[in-house]
Amino acid sequence: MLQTLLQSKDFLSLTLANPETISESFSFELADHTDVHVWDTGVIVFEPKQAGNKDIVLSCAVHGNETAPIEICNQLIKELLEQSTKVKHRTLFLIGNPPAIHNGTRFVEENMNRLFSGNHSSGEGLVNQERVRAKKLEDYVDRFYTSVTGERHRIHYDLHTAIRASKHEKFAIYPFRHGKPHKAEQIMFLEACGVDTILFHHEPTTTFSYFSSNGYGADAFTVELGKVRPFGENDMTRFVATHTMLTRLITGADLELSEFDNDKVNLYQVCRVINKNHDDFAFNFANDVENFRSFPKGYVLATEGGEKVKIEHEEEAIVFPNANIPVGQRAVIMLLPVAEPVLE
Ligand SMILES: O=C(O)CCC(=O)N[C@@H](CCC(=O)O)C(=O)O
Ligand SMILES: [Zn+2]
Repeated sequence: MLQTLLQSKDFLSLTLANPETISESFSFELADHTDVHVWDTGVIVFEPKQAGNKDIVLSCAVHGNETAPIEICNQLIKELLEQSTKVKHRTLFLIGNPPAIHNGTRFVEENMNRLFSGNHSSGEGLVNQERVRAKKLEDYVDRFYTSVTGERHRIHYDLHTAIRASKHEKFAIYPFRHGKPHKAEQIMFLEACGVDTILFHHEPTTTFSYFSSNGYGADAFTVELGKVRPFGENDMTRFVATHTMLTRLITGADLELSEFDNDKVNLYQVCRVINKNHDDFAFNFANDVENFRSFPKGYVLATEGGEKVKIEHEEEAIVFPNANIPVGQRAVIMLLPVAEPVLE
């Protein structure tokens, strides 16, 4: 029954028709070359019978209103189901938060990207659907990565769009590596996707990409593909390079990557994360200020609890400023440019 819904090759429709879960998982074959498994709502695995060495996770809709990544993933899935493309590498697609997609909101009860690495079960435990789903997504990633043995190259691109416009339209967050080197090849793959700006995180986080990076040694990134827009308002021509490179990746085509070139990318190091500690936290700049705007030393960036939060370095750039969050959560990430990166 569920499988017949996939005859239209529209996995997003199947997912949105069953936002909480599906009655049972199911599997089928694409000709004689690929096994397909639907493990849950929004969870589909393509497994080539002659698989290459990569295990690739592509996730979207960890934030429900970030529609462009959902459209990109659904298109990639459709092309695979129609057999106009064929995976060479095992590939898991995850549509993170279907109820929030229905709602047209970032989340229903709690920001899912603050719940990974077990944070879903901290405090009051699995009390809402985002917590339950975050735990299930962790379990699916674990099952996907650990069900094959041997020398595997694990990859996870968690696709998002940002609330604000950005000086660098497409950028990626490289989760904290605990001293392991950052990889030039990954940066150049992202550059070929049109993602020309990388932020090196300086500490562990509760994001999905950090979960795969830290727990499974995956080359994992949070990838921001532009500004958030509702369905029907995305200019899909802006994602052609991303779609092309992800297709090449999963189908095992030549990636045709250039050598690392510092002039082609903008690299930033996270120097600190400013959390909201009081209800009256307020930024001292307009709502339409873009991500990556920099401010000079001494500038009063924000105020809260009668205190001023000032810029500490000669120049610091901002990303993801958001005062409309619960006390205790991240209000903004502060960045310093990296002139000479140390890469592997
Ligand atoms: O635009 C914003 O303010 C937020 C965009 C967003 O959802 N960003 C991710 C970044 C995750 C990471 O740091 O790897 C998030 O806040 O969850
Ligand atoms: Zn997001």
